[in-house]
Amino acid sequence: MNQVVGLVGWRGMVGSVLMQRMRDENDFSLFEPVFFSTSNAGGAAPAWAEGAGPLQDAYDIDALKKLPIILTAQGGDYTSAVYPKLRAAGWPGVWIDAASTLRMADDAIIVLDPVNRPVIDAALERGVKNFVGGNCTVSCMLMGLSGLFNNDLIEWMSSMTYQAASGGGAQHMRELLTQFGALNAAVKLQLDDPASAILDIDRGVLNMQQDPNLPREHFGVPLGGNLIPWIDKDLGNGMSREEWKAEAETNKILGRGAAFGTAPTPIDGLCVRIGAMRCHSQALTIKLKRDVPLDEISDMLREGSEWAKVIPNERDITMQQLTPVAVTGTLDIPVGRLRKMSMGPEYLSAFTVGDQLLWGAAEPLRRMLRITLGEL
Ligand SMILES: NC(=O)C1=CN([C@@H]2O[C@H](COP(=O)(O)OP(=O)(O)OC[C@H]3O[C@@H](n4cnc5c(N)ncnc54)[C@H](OP(=O)(O)O)[C@@H]3O)[C@@H](O)[C@H]2O)C=CC1
Ligand SMILES: N[C@@H](CC(=O)OP(=O)(O)O)C(=O)O
Repeated sequence: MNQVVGLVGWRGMVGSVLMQRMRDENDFSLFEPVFFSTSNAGGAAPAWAEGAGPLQDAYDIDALKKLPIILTAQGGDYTSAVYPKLRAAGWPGVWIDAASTLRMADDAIIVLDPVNRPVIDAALERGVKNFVGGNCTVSCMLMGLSGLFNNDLIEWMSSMTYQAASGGGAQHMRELLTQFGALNAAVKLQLDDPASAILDIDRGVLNMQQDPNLPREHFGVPLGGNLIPWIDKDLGNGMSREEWKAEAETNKILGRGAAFGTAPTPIDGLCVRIGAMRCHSQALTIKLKRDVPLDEISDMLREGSEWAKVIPNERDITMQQLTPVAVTGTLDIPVGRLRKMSMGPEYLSAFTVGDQLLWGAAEPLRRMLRITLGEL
């Protein structure tokens, strides 16, 4: 008989992408789902989930306690509210989570199995029960660059990110599009008139961006035609929390750093929100431990994971294939703009793009569920 798995957060943005991937991969044939809700207990399970009972209350510890595996994409507040109570009630099950709340806990593993399957397997062997998806930017970067990490080639790395609106959630994506629409409407007449002056159009756009009535409730400032060089909390030391995750999570995923008795790989940079929809991009400056020819670097990247795609460092193919528009909805992680920098042959530049709702959120959880079920 199939195991029973509790699903929480299945109708949110990350949850919806996860459900679609699980359906595409026929994962529901492997377990009996029980769907939970924080807002609609007793309501109907999703129409596509044939035979599933009514929605259970996601705050009902007794109901959750009956399940051997719970997978949640509900968010950090939910994890903080429910997880400690569940463990305090003696629940011995496996907790698979998209939220960052438990990521750095000693008894949690950050999961990205194409990159850290040995870390996951060793944890399962030790009886670890908490498996958490990594930060989207970190996971997408590692899926592209794992070949270089596997070959222990990276001395340090600086990552400058270009992060999509979806990282903030569905409402942020809607707000970005509303802003684009308002900006277009503000100058539509001039745009339609080929004789109009571009500086008038530019001024019209700026006036709308600076108009306090432009919707900005979610981002706090306009993102349409703008960028925001700060993501997540202010740590008070000049660093944003998103920037802090790069080194902390990468090293934990790879099983490196003080907790593992080894030196961490230094990774630092700036995280910037841009007006893309759901792909995060990153420009990387990598200090290699030794001078390795570019063709060998390309081979290592290709061998690193079946999803890493090396894009030749040429204009046309870069414009076609190394963009959020090209990557959205796919599991591909293209890595391009590979060249040695003027600082010396050990300095490598790279640019990578990943769908932050797939490898950045849903896919590592889906695969961890399969691993837990003994099916991957
Ligand atoms: N957004 C991202 O890029 C990433 C997010 N994460 C993590 O995943 C968590 C969930 O993120 P995300 O999916 O963006 O959050 P959403 O806001 O899209 O969904 C979260 C929950 O909101 C409830 N909800 C209320 N109204 C609606 C509605 N109209 N449509 C759908 N759901 C609704 C649902 O709970 P219910 O059914 O119980 O009412 C849903 O599960 C985040 O908090 C974060 O911890 C991790 C990596 C990346
Ligand atoms: N902070 C990410 C999205 C996210 O949810 O990250 P995390 O899972 O690390 O909180 C972004 O805004 O793009």
